[in-house]
Amino acid sequence: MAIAAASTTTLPSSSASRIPSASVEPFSFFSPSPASSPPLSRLLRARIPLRNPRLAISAAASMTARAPERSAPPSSFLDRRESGFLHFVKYHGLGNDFILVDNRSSLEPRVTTEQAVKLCDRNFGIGADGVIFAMPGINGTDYTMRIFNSDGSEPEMCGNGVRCLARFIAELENLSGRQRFTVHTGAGLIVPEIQDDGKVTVDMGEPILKASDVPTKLLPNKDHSVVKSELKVDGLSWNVTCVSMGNPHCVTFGAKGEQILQVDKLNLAEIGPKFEHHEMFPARTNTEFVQVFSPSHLKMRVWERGAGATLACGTGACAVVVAAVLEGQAGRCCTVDLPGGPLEIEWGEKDNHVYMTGPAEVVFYGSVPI
Ligand SMILES: N[C@@H](CCC[C@H](N)C(=O)O)C(=O)O
Repeated sequence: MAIAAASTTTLPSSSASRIPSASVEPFSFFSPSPASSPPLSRLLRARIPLRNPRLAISAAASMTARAPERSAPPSSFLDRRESGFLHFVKYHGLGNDFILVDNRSSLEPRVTTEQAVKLCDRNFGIGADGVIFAMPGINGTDYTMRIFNSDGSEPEMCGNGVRCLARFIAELENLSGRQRFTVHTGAGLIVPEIQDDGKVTVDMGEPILKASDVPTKLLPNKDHSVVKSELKVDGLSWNVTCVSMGNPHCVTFGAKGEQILQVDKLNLAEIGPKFEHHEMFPARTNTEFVQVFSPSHLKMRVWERGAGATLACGTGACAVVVAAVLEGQAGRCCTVDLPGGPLEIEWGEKDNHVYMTGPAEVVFYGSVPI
């Protein structure tokens, strides 16, 4: 699959001089600063002509690019409807990155699972941990979210993804300020709320602890759930707690008889797949390796089902706090450090819901022939 168009993002004004007006390479990525992201309509006003007419990079409002008089820019990038192209926005939540697709006109994903695998490829595609579709709501909800992992499998939920979805919807609908949406997902009703500072707090619903529902074949040892049970992987006996946030998670604070887990020292690429494909997890599993700094401060690394090592996992951070409470390792309110940055997680005592707060940012806007 050839990538046809590149990015539209916010450039700090100091960066503008580094970009020649007529020879911009595709995939020149610039991270917009959260505070300065202008609305999409403004992003499209300055366009830079490229040698390859199929490539189009749109510069940000803060950049003084010379716009060719003859090519009138579309009013909004996301209003573009050329057939044969998929217009997308790439977002990330703490480095867990996604291709967001406006699928509001249909409940049928505009991209097949095979195409999603190609789009997510970091060498031959756009590069992402998954493709997310913003779809019409069902069961009385405002929207439906579906997601394909980078391996083409379809998970029930994605925590970082739903924060990105909320920001994407706000852009699509031209909404600003505090916004709350009800979102139907494979994990049921999820409610993200955009805060005044742009971060998104998500009501992730109740964790599922019943072993057969996680699902895990490990024998329940506490109220039908699996808490600090032994799992043999790679010659070690790992203590694991199994939690579903709609999608399955296996959380470990270390192996029996071993020293306290130093998560930075783990060879994730080697050990991660052995958990993911372990026979005790019939639907495969996401796995979180956790280090406890204090009862309110944890550090984790994750091996995701269908995506491998990622820089962050929202559902994983929620599962970690639930597991930490069940194991007596931490309290209900924690900062969870992930390789891409921190998430604030609270497991509500009264309503049993898990709340996650974190950022979601635009990386770039683009189009691919599809
Ligand atoms: N990164 C996501 C989780 C995405 C789904 C996961 N790979 C699965 O297959 O369950 C998150 O932020 O929650």
